[in-house]
Amino acid sequence: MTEELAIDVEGITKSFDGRVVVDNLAMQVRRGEIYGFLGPNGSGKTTFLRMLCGLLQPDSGSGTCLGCDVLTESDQIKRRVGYMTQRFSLYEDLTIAENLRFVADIYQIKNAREAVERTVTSMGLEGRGSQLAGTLSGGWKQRLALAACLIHQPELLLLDEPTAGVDPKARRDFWEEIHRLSADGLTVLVTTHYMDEAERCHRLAYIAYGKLLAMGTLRDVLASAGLATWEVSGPELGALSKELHGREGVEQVTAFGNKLHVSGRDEAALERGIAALRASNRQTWRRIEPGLEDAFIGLMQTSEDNFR
Ligand SMILES: Nc1ncnc2c1ncn2[C@@H]1O[C@H](COP(=O)(O)OP(=O)(O)OP(=O)(O)O)[C@@H](O)[C@H]1O
Repeated sequence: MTEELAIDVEGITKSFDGRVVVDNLAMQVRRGEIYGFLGPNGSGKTTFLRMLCGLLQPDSGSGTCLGCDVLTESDQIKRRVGYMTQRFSLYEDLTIAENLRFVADIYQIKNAREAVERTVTSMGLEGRGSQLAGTLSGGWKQRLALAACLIHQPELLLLDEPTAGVDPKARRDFWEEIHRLSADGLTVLVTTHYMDEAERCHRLAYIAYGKLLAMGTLRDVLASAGLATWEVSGPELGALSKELHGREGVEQVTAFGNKLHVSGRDEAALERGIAALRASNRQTWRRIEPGLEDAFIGLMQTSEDNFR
């Protein structure tokens, strides 16, 4: 069974300066899977990734990454994992080929020159190997960073917000590439704040304050938020939004284009809270399935209640 799991850890805990940042986290990621790791800023995602790939030692917990012990076999793990950090970590004043060669040499890749040429070609950058990395657009920088992570042919990719600040077309291309790699058997654990990217993952985990709040398929995560959601369309939505705040059962009021989403965890209380407004017939109200963003905000509110 463990054979099929690229990541299998439990009880992973880390504190900085007496503050728990990752709290008793368990995660199982199957080989070949694209696993989305979500949570608000500062919730502990990067810290967790760094512990998985052996850059940081957990205070407690146990488990394996690619079958190697996360506490004692970090050197082996590092060789078999590609880690793309949040910030562009290549040298802007080196060329594309020089950057790749540098990474290839760090991993002591045999036939480094060939590996660099193969990578440049696979990125669709033939003939541009001598271009300075600093002159690439944001999207191309991301692709180069990804290519550098892949040069030693890792079995697991850890991607930390790989598409932050990248335009929609480049994001889409990037995700197509991730899916191609996963289809070839690579396992991918990726953090993101983009809901459309979360929806492209096979499974998801959502954390806040270092604690796991939900995990599973998109459907599982939506269900675990336990939200009832209404969509409202029509005139005067701004005024309606103000009226809704503070009403019984109303926990979220969010504008989506020219519609409002009104959500709460207590379905009956929510219905009581909105009854008079619905009866006024000023707008059209429709019960809908909550979206992932509704669900995450709901989960976040639950955790705020619990941690307050
Ligand atoms: N080396 C460190 N020393 C002290 N505190 C740290 C250290 N690394 C991270 N932290 C703190 O741990 C908390 C979790 O940070 P982390 O970067 O893991 O969160 P994150 O979920 O990746 O956030 P983001 O989505 O903003 O990238 C933050 O409060 C951060 O300031």
